Amino acid sequence: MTLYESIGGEPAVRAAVDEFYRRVVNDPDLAGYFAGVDLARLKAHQRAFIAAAVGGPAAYHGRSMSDAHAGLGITGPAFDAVVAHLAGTLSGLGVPAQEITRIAGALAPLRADIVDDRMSTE
Ligand code: HEM
Repeated sequence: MTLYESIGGEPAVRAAVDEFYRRVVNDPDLAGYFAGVDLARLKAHQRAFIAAAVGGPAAYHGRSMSDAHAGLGITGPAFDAVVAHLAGTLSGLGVPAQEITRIAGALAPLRADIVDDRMSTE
């Protein structure tokens, strides 16, 4: 059974998308990145995130991660904050901690493509 199935399939994922969306846009450190992005894109964003995390059927066939995030000035802490909101959302759905750690680990390689080099001080 995949994680997608074990958390309850599509209804659970839909609930997770709504919750993750709410957390991200209500975070004052993140809201600015999403201001002015249209709702359809925002929803696509949250869905892609959750799908990548839980291995659901909704594969993403859009722009590369580096193209999609180019020029947005995303900082390392902003990346970490988005991943933390995902972790909090999954935790609220009853996903076990070690599974959440594994998911965060699976997203980590995307960091280099998403964080803007100009924003990096390391
Ligand atoms: C693992 C991490 C991430 C994944 C898998 C992801 C996924 C995506 C995808 C699939 C799109 C394209 C949507 C489309 O073209 O319709 C997108 C766009 C976007 N992402 Fe992310 N994202 C990640 C991290 C972040 C972070 C950390 C931020 C900001 C703090 C962010 C902000 C945005 C914004 C603002 C757009 C819309 C750009 C635009 O179309 O104008 N993303 N992301």
